Amino acid sequence: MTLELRSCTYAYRPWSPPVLRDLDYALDHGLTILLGPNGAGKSTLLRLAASVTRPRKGTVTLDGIPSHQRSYRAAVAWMPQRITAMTALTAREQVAYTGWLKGMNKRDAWEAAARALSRVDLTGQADTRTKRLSGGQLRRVGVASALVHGARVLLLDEPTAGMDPRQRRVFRDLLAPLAEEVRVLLSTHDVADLAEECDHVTVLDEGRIAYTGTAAGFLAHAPRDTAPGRAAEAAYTALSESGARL
Ligand SMILES: Nc1ncnc2c1ncn2[C@@H]1O[C@H](COP(=O)(O)OP(=O)(O)OP(=O)(O)O)[C@@H](O)[C@H]1O
Repeated sequence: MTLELRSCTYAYRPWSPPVLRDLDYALDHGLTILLGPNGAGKSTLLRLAASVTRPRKGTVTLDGIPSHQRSYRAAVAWMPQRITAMTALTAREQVAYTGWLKGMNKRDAWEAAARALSRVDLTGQADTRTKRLSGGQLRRVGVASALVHGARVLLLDEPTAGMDPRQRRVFRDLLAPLAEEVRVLLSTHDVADLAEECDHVTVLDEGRIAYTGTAAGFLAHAPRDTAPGRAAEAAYTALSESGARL
């Protein structure tokens, strides 16, 4: 399976400079983390891959299927930065409702919601109203909603932002088994948290790819004298400072 952006250029306004320029990108298997400074274009790349918006130039495809087609949208799930708790709905109802909106019948959506909540370790909160969940639990409801209709690619926009270290740990522990089943592309500023646990790393800088490859290849950019446990941050800093381009 290949999710690919080819020669993609995107600007928010016809007259404004492009946020992404001539971007070529293919999402690898497993868990890929997407790094880059504020404004680098991470959310924009995810929105193009999620088919929330379309490139001004270039193409976005999954196994050759263009991103505007229904079968593309069915296979690719996106979780935006903000998840809204639907007032009065329980976690299972909120996830099932998303499945229903995506075209499932009510009974299938209800069953799929239970499975999706179990994948994010929220079975115990299935009957809790989402407005009563913690921020971290609500993000997991967001992931369950993204997965409820059987997507093969999961795009997560800063899912760990604002979580405390314990919640981030819980969230990270969910990702490895998920990434064995679906391809996951996750944007984050928590470089140290994830870079040593993911399969691949992509670094965006001013709308261009500064690095994309294995996590080991990324960590190799850290200077030799880097203290243990600091390799990810050091590699990121080294790449940012050198302005390295592939
Ligand atoms: N809706 C919008 N209208 C106009 N410009 C936008 C819009 N959304 C983003 N931008 C601009 O596009 C550029 C890239 O933004 P984007 O949100 O993709 O970056 P990012 O890497 O996700 O940043 P952050 O880490 O801060 O979330 C920024 O200069 C931003 O100001």
